[in-house]
Amino acid sequence: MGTVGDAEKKPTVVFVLGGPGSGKGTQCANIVKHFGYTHLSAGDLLRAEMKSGSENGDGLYVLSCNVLFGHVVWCCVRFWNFYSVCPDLVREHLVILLLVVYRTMIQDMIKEGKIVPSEVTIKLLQKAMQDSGNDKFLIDGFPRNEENRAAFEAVTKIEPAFVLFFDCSEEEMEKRILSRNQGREDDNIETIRKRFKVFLESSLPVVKYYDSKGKVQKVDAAKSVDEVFEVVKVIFTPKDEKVAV
Ligand SMILES: Nc1ncnc2c1ncn2[C@@H]1O[C@H](COP(=O)(O)OP(=O)(O)O)[C@@H](O)[C@H]1O
Ligand SMILES: Nc1ccn([C@@H]2O[C@H](COP(=O)(O)OP(=O)(O)O)[C@@H](O)[C@H]2O)c(=O)n1
Ligand SMILES: [Mg+2]
Repeated sequence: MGTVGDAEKKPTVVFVLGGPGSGKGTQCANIVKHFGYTHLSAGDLLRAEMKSGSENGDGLYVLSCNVLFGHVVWCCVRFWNFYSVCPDLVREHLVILLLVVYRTMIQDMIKEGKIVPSEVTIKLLQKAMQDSGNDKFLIDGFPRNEENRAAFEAVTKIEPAFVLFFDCSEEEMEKRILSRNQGREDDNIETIRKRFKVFLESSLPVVKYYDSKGKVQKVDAAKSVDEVFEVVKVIFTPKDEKVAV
């Protein structure tokens, strides 16, 4: 594939949206098996980043534009006195401190059901797209707000082919999340309520935006996994391969 954000050959991107627990990840796994897409879950990428930290330190610059900046400056000033004595040690400690702060920021935001700044998520998505070697992507759980949407478009210049939207009641989503059993820190009733609120207030407007452009494929996600996939399959099957009924 061309470099992400390249003008030459744009990859095919399908945004997979829906409330927490609507079945995005489950259906993406099925789509991958049948249609050769690479599945990129924004939430999974953030959780991996939170656990491992940034290998190349790319995420560090993000700190300068968020509320943690003050904390970093404070730490720099404290270290300054030692710098003249032992500059390498101080520099190493600062890098470790910044990585810890960066990881903690992601962890705290996920625990609170908040949306992580776009710079972080988009960098992770771009890297995963480049590393995949594929040119067809299911981007699951992104964009989750207007900031995500506008920043992705501005940075990558990629417009989604369409948006797959899983429509499901809160009651059903809550039931599913509470029995998901993946040990996620945000799968508890308190955070679930916050995530539902964020979904209604910030994510649904993104779905509406794409709907106004005629790009949304809405699926009733309250049915069984197999029934939902039957509908999804039709959406992904190229028009010329669909059998006329
Ligand atoms: N159609 C469905 N009916 C019942 N349970 C489902 C269905 N789709 C997914 N699940 C289950 O619900 C939970 C949430 O699904 P998941 O794919 O992780 O949703 P999301 O990624 O949208 O949060 C998982 O435990 C999954 O096995
Ligand atoms: N675009 C995104 C996607 C997820 N996230 C964070 O990651 C959390 C989990 O996202 P997820 O997509 O794995 O959750 P589900 O909808 O799959 O349950 C969200 O509640 C946000 O805190 C984010 O900040 N920005
Ligand atoms: Mg998911």
